[in-house]
Amino acid sequence: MEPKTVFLIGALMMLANGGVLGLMHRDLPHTLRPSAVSWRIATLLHACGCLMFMVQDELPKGFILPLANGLVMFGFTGYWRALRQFYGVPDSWWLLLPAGAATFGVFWFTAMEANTVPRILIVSTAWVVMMLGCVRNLLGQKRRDRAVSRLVMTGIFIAVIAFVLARVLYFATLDIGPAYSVTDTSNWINFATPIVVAVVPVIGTTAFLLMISERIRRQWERAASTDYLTGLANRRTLADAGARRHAAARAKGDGFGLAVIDIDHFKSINDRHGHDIGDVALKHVAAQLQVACREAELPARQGGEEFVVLFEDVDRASAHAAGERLRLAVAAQPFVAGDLTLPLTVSIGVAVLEEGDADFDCLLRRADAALYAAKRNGRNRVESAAGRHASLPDGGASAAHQISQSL
Ligand SMILES: Nc1nc2c(ncn2[C@@H]2O[C@H](COP(=O)(O)OP(=O)(O)OP(=O)(O)O)[C@@H](O)[C@H]2O)c(=O)[nH]1
Repeated sequence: MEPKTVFLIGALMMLANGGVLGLMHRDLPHTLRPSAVSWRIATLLHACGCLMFMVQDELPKGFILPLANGLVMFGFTGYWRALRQFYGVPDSWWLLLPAGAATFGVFWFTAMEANTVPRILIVSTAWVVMMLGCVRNLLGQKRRDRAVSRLVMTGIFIAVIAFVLARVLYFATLDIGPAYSVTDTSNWINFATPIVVAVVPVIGTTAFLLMISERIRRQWERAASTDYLTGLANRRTLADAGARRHAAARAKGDGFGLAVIDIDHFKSINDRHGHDIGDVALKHVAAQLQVACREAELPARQGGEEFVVLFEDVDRASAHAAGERLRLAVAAQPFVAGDLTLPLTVSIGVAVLEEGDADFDCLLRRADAALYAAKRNGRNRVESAAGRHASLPDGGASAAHQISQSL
C-alpha cells in the first residue's frame, strides 16, 4: 500500500477513534474526563499531522514539514499528558519542550538549512524522549494498576521506541539528500514509517479505552466491596470472605476465628457532639483497627458502630490475644476533632471455629454473644465465646466464668 494511503486510512481511523472517545465522554467518571479530553485532542492533532504528511509533496517543504511533524509531535505530547492525568500526575509546562524544540529543529533544517539527517535525528530524539516519559509513567504504576491494558500500552511504546531507534540507525548508513520524503516509495522503511505513525496510535487509543474501562470496572468493584464511610471491607465482602475462610478452615482443619468489635457509649457521642462528629469518630476507630491488623487479618465494618476482624490460623488463646491487641490500639489513640479530645474504647467478642459451627454465621453469632457479655461486664474488654480465656482487666476471670456459663 502507498504511504499516502496509509496516512489517509490512519488519519480516518484516528478521527473515528477520537469520535468514539467523544461519544463516551458524558458516561466517564469525572476523574477520568481530563485524561480522555487530552487523549482526544492528541488524536485530533495526530490525525491532522498524518493528513499533512499525505499532502507534503504538494506544498513547500519549509512550511509543510514543520507543520506535519509539529502536529504529530504535539499529538504525542497530548498522549503523554493524558497518561499522566490518568494516574493523577500533576501537569507541567516542560512536557511541551521536546515537541517544541523538535518542531523548531525541523523548521530550521528544512526552511533555513536543508539537511535531512539532523532533521530525522531531532524528530527521533523528541519521539524517544516523549515515549520514554510515557513508559516511565506507566511502569511507575505497577503497584497501583495491575491491569493488562497498562502492560499492553507499555509494550506499544517500547515497540515504537525500538522502531524509531532502528530507523535512525538505518538512515545513518544511507546517504540521503534534502529532498528525502516519507512518501517516497523507493525505500522500504517508508512503508514501515507511515504504518507506525498512522496505525500505532489507533492501537494505542484502543489500549487507552481498555485502560479506562478497566479503571471503571475496578472502581465499581471497590465501591461494591468497601464501606463508603470508613473504607474498610463492607458487610457483603465480610460475608463472602467469612464463608470462604470458614469453608477452607473446615476442609483443612486450620484454625479460624473472628472478633466482633463495638464502640462503647457511641450513642452519647452522637447525642452530645452531633452525627457528623460521630462519623469522624467511626473513621478514627476504623483507622486504628486497620493499622493494628496483621497482614492475614481482614477488618470490616459490619454496620453502625460495629466492626468485625477475621483471623487466620488462630486458636482460642491467640485469637483472644489478637482481640486484646485491637482493643489496646483503639484505647491508645484518643479521638481528636478540632478542640475536642475524646477517649474511645471498644468492647470485643472473640470466637474461634468449633465442631458445631456449621457456617460462618454460627461463628459470628457466638462472637456476638461474647461481645454482649463484654458489654455487660463493664465494656473496654475482650471476651472469648468459650469463656476459658476471658478477659483480664478488673475481674476478667470471673467475667470469663460468667460468659462460659452464659454461652
Ligand atoms: N454517626 C453515626 N452514628 C451511627 C452510625 N450508625 C449507627 N450509629 C449510631 O450508633 C449508636 C449505637 O448506639 P447503641 O448501640 O444503642 O449503644 P452505645 O451508645 O454504643 O452503647 P454501648 O454499645 O452499649 O456501649 C446509635 O446512636 C446510632 O444512631 C453511623 O453511620 N454514623
